[in-house]
Amino acid sequence: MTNLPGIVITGASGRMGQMLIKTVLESDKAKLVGVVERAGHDWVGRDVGECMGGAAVGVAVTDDALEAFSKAQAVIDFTAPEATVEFAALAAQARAVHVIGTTGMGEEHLTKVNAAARHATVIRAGNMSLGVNLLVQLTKKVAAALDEDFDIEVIEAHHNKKVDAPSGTALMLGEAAAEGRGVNLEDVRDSGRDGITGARKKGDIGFTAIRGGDIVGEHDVLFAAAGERIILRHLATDRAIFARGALKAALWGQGKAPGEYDMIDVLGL
Ligand SMILES: NC(=O)C1=CN([C@@H]2O[C@H](COP(=O)(O)OP(=O)(O)OC[C@H]3O[C@@H](n4cnc5c(N)ncnc54)[C@H](OP(=O)(O)O)[C@@H]3O)[C@@H](O)[C@H]2O)C=CC1
Ligand SMILES: O=C(O)C1=N[C@H](C(=O)O)C[C@H](O)C1
Repeated sequence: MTNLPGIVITGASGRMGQMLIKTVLESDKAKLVGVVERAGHDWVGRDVGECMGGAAVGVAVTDDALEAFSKAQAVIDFTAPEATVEFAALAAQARAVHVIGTTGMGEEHLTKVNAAARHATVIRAGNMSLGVNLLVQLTKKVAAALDEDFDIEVIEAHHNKKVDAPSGTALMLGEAAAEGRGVNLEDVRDSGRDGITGARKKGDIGFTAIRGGDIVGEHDVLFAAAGERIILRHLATDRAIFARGALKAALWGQGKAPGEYDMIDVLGL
């Protein structure tokens, strides 16, 4: 039991934070050695099991990330971009594998994560589920097989608390479609149409984001041509799929050379 890799979860009180804590506590392949919340949060100093409404699990919530990371083999981090860049530096300092699920990262954040990955093993993906990563590969294949007579649109739907759009998954799918087609996504990306937009530009990859209720995460990649349509779809109905993928990544990362990896590497797809 004591030789199992120790895991720290950041953003403990969040939707994913709580799902990750539950997943690690239930696992027989890893043990929970720390949970982090930001300073001033009312969970800090309390047992995380009790904070989540259950029995005590013997792990107190801390706001000292570096101290927690230094006792761990991996940090699983689904928080926000500003927090993730700080955690990336601290995880590298503590020599812990950093699994990043946070989305909405801009160039300024990615540069800092890349810097941390020069000294540490970082595994980052906008979606940690097996199904979506398979869909990424299928999207690349379908896009490579079709020409620009097929318009590509990525349509995503999420709960009404989500703060970033398009979703990290939609961007992964858009990148895959662009790669399959042999173009750069930023040259053909068309997000957030509104008003007199003019006709659709041939070769563009469009993005539409729906927000409502408690939708966990739904993604369609539409290939639409005259007379026919192909739709590749993934529906997430339980956040446990992301947590299981993240834990798999944390275990896979043990002993890997420093660098930045993704779930395609972890799953061998
Ligand atoms: N890659 C994947 O498979 C998936 C990725 N995600 C992504 O994970 C992230 C979290 O999602 P979700 O759990 O729904 O979000 P929540 O808002 O429920 O949780 C976010 C957590 O991060 C903490 N946090 C936010 N900002 C900071 C900060 N600056 N410093 C310290 N802690 C901070 C929050 O603390 P506080 O409450 O105090 O603000 C909270 O505990 C999002 O980016 C989402 O897109 C989600 C699902 C799957
Ligand atoms: O914020 C979420 O909830 C989710 N975020 C990820 C994304 O941005 O794609 C993954 C999943 O769809 C849920």
